[in-house]
Amino acid sequence: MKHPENMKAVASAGPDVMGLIFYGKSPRYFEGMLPELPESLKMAGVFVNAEVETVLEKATKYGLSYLQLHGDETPEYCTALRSALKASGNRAELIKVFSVAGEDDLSGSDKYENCADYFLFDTKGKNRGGNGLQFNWQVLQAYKLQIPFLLSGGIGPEDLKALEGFLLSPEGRNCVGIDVNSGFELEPGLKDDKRLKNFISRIRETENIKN
Ligand SMILES: O=C(O)c1ccccc1NCC(=O)[C@H](O)[C@H](O)COP(=O)(O)O
Repeated sequence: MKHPENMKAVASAGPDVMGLIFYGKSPRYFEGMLPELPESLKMAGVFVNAEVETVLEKATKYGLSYLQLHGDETPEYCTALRSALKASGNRAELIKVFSVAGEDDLSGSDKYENCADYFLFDTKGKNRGGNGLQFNWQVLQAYKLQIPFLLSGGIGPEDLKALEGFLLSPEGRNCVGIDVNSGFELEPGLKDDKRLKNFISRIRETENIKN
């Protein structure tokens, strides 16, 4: 999210988490002030190979609950970030992203088991994120770890039925969130709140069946 008025409109659509991108090369790069948002709404910050100090500074400034690491951050980096967060009394959780084209791209995830709270599986593409492309979700049959994950990459309103199937399938067992982006945009950084509202309520129905 980028524009304060759009953030307020999207907040009314009822997402659990809203994302801010702190990567200078993204057309969705966020800087400035947040508008007043519901207290229940959590904020995620998206970073690409940022310095630990930068991540800490943004986490504090924007009250981030989740730090989404969308670059080549190593397990050592994640451990160092966690230590720095702990030392400063910050309870933000880490989401480590994996760019997926095939099964092989999941193979390094076990190295992050002790230093990430969640994984996010996005589609490998020419940009770090926001490529608007889907990977074959069946690949996640090969994911055997216990770390809960978010599904991402080119998800749009037309994917509801496929998502319902995925969430109820064995490979969707550990999926705790759907991350959407360009599939719901009118332009980069400007989301269509009406489409999001319908999407979110349908996904919540599936979640109720699942639980
Ligand atoms: O969206 C961006 O511009 C972006 C740039 C660099 C790193 C991450 C970025 N987005 C983070 C996300 O979590 C997106 O939601 C994810 O990549 C999926 O995007 P899309 O394929 O457009 O649905």
